[in-house]
Amino acid sequence: IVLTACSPSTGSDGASANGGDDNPYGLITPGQIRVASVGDLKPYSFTDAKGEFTGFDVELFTDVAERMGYDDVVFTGQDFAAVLPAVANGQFDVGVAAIGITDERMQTVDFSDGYLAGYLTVLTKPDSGIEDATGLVGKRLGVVQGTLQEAYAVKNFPDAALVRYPDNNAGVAGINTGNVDAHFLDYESAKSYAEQYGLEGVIDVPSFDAPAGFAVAKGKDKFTVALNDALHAAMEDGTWKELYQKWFPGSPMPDQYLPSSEQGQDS
Ligand SMILES: NC(=O)CC[C@H](NC[C@@]1(O)OC[C@@H](O)[C@@H](O)[C@@H]1O)C(=O)O
Repeated sequence: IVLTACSPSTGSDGASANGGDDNPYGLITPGQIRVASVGDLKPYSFTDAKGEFTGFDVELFTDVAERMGYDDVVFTGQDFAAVLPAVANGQFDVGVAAIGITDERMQTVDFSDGYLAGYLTVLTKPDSGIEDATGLVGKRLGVVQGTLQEAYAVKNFPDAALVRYPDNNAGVAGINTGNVDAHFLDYESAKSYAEQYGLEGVIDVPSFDAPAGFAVAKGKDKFTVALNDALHAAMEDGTWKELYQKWFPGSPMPDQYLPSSEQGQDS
């Protein structure tokens, strides 16, 4: 289907949304970038008290979009498992939600270059007795459907009873209400929920082989290339570093995303 949108800049004749000159990236609505995200992954991507989307991934993407000439960026929250299908079927132009790049996911969508590499963390109550993988035997472990945590737990925590939740709010509520003994999510979110609810992260699994990337529907190569150019510009001029230090203060900082002049030093 060729979507024909009439955008103000081209008057009534509009332009085909699959790459006409006023819509070079084939956006759903010329001049606007529609982003599929999640609302409960603080501090990567979440809605604040005013219901506005914010966080590291949100501010980095917004900066990247601005560098491409787009300041009309609309974020919509949904369950994580819905993000990649919605991007693949053209409901959104891009997915931004700490989405780890994997070969399996690349069957469904394309990705920008990676922009964040970190850990998956098991969050639990301080007195749960869970200290490592053996502590999960016979325990109920929450995971968000469709995440790397789900895939990792199926493979590596075979003796844990997995409880699949639509989102992290449900998983963390599960710990607090006793429905699960622990919940498995991204490191910085675990830290945020731990502070909020007096919980603690007890197992950190490195996920450096699946850095987060922006997810784009297959075949949108011009868009993906433009995203990468803007992303690398944001890394090279120190914007990435500034946002990392703002949203992940105190966390070890991978150096592959720093300005090239600062690479290779201990950071
Ligand atoms: N929105 C979510 O809940 C994402 C959960 C999970 N994130 C993993 C990840 O992309 O998080 C950011 C970085 O730490 C990456 O190294 C990691 O693979 C995933 O991609 O499945």
